[in-house]
Amino acid sequence: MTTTLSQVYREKPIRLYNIIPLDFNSVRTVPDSHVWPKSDDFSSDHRLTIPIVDLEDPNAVKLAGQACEAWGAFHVINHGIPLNLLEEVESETRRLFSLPAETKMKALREPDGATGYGLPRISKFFPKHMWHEGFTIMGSPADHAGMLWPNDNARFCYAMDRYQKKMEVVAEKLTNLILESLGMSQEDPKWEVGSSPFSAALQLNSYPPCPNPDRAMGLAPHTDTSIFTILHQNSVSGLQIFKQGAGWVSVLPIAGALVVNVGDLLHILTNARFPSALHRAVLNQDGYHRLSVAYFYGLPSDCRVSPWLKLLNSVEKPRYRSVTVKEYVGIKSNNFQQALWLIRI
Ligand SMILES: C=C1C[C@]23C[C@H]1CC[C@H]2[C@@]12CCC[C@@](C)(C(=O)O1)[C@H]2[C@@H]3C(=O)O
Ligand SMILES: O=C(O)CCC(=O)C(=O)O
Ligand SMILES: [Fe+2]
Repeated sequence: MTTTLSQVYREKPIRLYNIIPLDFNSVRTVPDSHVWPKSDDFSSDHRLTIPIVDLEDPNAVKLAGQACEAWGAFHVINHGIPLNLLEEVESETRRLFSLPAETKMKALREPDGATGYGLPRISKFFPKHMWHEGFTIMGSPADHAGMLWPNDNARFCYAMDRYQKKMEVVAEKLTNLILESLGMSQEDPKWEVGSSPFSAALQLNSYPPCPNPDRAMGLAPHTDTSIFTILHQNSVSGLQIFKQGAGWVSVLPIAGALVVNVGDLLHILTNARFPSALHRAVLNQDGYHRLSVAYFYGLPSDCRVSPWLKLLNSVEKPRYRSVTVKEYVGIKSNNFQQALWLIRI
């Protein structure tokens, strides 16, 4: 029997305390539970930016490959997602997070659940809470949307469904682009899975205006457990990517563009040629409400990943052992950022 990704996450329960977000509308100061140690690295070097890849540019293959290797991230333009769909998903996301706290609590993620409203899963690894609330969708959002809006969830569900379908198309395009940049063909990866080769999740993120943005954390540094992630951010900045040798670099929103970042699975498959992008979200000084929508493009839980042999030359040895996605998610759920290190050879 095959297990779904949401079942895999279900097997890793989280304590309620690490799921319930603060009622951000009711606070005027940052409570101690949300105060992070003073940090001087919240600012970043503004001369550096991640590359922009235009999918209609004949050079896109080469540029995407270079961006993945140097940054593990890039902006993508001419991706084929209509601007009005991005706007609609953003406004439905805003409508969700604008609901009263007690309504959102009706769709709270179960301690052993993967989907619904709550703090990010990684909260349990940090002593302080993040200035963040999220809503996770795997497949249909209908169950949890029905708890939020018993009579009025069609618009939300329709937007999220349509967005996921369109995102899958972009994700397939990007996969082919990336494979080509590595000198591989679409048939090369042997995913060792049955019917559906990919699996995806959608995460709606909200970073409410913060009274003391220097002492709070939007989303703590992490890498994604995906092949890659495709992110839409509203016009408010906050995303930063860590670049080896340069430090934290802001990824300022470009209207209509999407941000693509390499996740752990592609890092393993490329034998570390592509870095899994370490990223975080910081809070803005201007009292703006930041929203983002992340599409995690991953593999089904029974799928095995190990470095693609075709990429290895005679002297290069695989750096990671073979793991199933299920096994890797388990290791990451217990060990967070040590996970890659724990599967190295
Ligand atoms: C398919 C995914 C990817 C998840 C877990 C599951 C659903 C929610 C995703 C996030 C979203 C917020 C950051 C993150 C780090 C988190 O805590 O939850 C992500 C995590 C991962 O990339 O590992
Ligand atoms: O909000 C952002 O810019 C980042 C979101 C993110 O990293 C995630 O959902 O995994
Ligand atoms: Fe992320």
